[in-house]
Amino acid sequence: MRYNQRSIPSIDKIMLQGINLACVRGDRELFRDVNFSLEAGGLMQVRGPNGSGKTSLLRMLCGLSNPAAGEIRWNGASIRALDGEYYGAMTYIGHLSGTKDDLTVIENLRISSALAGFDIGIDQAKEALGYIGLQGREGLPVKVLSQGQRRRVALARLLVCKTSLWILDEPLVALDVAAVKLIQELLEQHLREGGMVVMTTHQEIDITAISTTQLHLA
Ligand SMILES: Nc1ncnc2c1ncn2[C@@H]1O[C@H](COP(=O)(O)OP(=O)(O)OP(=O)(O)O)[C@@H](O)[C@H]1O
Repeated sequence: MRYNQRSIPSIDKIMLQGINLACVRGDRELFRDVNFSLEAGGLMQVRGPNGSGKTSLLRMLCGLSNPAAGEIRWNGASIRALDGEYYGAMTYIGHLSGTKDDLTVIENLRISSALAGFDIGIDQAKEALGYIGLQGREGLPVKVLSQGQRRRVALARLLVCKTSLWILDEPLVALDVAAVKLIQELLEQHLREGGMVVMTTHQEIDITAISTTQLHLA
């Protein structure tokens, strides 16, 4: 099944680069000299054991924390210098889904999308929620949903936010087989259209992309 609402901007030349990145947490150096580049249509899977720094790296890529050394560049410029231009092109979904328990499913999607700069109407929100398997649940507070359904609410944002770079921390956790397949198809569609994906996962998943990079943290 193909989702048609989105059309991402032309992003022929966009590239994300990590240059000599290092990460220190507390008194421990988690990694150093991490280098990568990701072009349009590229997928980077960040792998490594628990505690190796995958979430820390993703948070750096989102600008939520600074590398202890090195630089993150978007189209050749430091993300620190770009500010809005970079953040407007990126969607981050952390491993804690970031949903608000007391808000309904549809309120969560509309508010999180609006905060990301994409105002969506009720019909568009309902269509996205239906696509992701939450039809009939739109008016429920998120606190009554199962873990997998909460995850789906967070992931629905990918359907309505027209950004080129998706940064996803364990997007498949708690999802059932059907939902994993749906997300796999969504990621492949995004990559086919020239989008980029950086993701962590402990699960084996085969995603077709123009280029795939495996970044292993020890
Ligand atoms: N603010 C902090 N202060 C001290 N240590 C921290 C801080 N944030 C993270 N850490 C530590 O850094 C290490 C890496 O954490 P991180 O969440 O990046 O790992 P991960 O590879 O994503 O792990 P997992 O596979 O379990 O999700 C962990 O040992 C964690 O406890």
